[in-house]
Amino acid sequence: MPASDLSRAALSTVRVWLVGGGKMGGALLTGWLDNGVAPDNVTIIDPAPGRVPQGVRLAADPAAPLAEGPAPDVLVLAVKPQIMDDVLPAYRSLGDGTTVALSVAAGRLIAGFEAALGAGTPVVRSIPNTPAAVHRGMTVACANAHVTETARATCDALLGAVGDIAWVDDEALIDAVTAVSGSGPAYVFWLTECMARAGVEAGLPEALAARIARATVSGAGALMDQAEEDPATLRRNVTSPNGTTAAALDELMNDRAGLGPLMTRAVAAAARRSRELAG
Ligand SMILES: NC(=O)C1=CN([C@@H]2O[C@H](COP(=O)(O)OP(=O)(O)OC[C@H]3O[C@@H](n4cnc5c(N)ncnc54)[C@H](OP(=O)(O)O)[C@@H]3O)[C@@H](O)[C@H]2O)C=CC1
Ligand SMILES: O=C(O)[C@@H]1CCC=N1
Repeated sequence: MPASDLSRAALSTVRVWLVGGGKMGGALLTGWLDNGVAPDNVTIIDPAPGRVPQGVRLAADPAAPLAEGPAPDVLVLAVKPQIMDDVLPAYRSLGDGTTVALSVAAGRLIAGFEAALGAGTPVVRSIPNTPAAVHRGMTVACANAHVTETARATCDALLGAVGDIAWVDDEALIDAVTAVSGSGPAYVFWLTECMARAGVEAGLPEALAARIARATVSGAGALMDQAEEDPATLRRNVTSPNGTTAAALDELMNDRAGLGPLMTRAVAAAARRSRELAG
């Protein structure tokens, strides 16, 4: 059976509670439903969620689902890190059992979920990104020792339903992951904005500059996705000796003031903020 069929089979019976149906939770939900999760096996718990797909149960708080049951296989925690400590105690009765707590929150440590839900709770800490909304997400996940192989496969199928997934054993890596792939889409959108603005400064009409910057970034992304060559080779393929690209790259690849050291500082700042959000 192909892996995608395996995932669909695994997902068709899984019961999921999604705590926080905002941008990230909503993107994940769309992917799940597209990949075989049954709407009537999903509960969104959110006082004011985004779109609620047909057939999905909605609750403003956990009281009704906890009273009505059944308990979920996976409790997805997709609220802001800053309110996690206020949100978790309500779910304590799901801890120390078979329900897996699957966090997508930046910064929040596995130990914090264990402290709030119970030391024996299976916990997966993950960081997806918003391209999940178009099934092109990149997620990295880390599991505690209570996550069984079956539970891990279920989480793998859920997170893999919206794109690529990698697992790490060392939770400390998740801060840097957050800084690269979790926040990374914003850097690329800002790059696009900067290219458009630079085009205007070089004399282009605003609409044309915005259009060609956006098409160039998305086209380069698609090429990088489909080509066998690595990014450095793709870059060299654009760069004629002593041509226009080389002139620009002299600025962008400057060891002290180029994009390299700037990106290093940006990623370090994001990783630092992730560690601060641990609470
Ligand atoms: N956005 C991104 O690119 C990424 C986000 N993440 C993580 O995903 C999590 C969610 O982020 P994001 O989706 O961007 O944020 P959003 O604000 O879009 O979503 C959070 C949702 O939770 C709701 N909410 C607030 N309080 C509660 C509560 N007590 N119970 C249930 N739901 C509640 C919010 O409602 P209201 O708006 O009314 O407050 C909102 O709908 C964060 O922890 C973030 O670190 C991880 C990777 C990438
Ligand atoms: O900005 C944030 O904190 C979240 C986590 C990664 C992307 N967005």
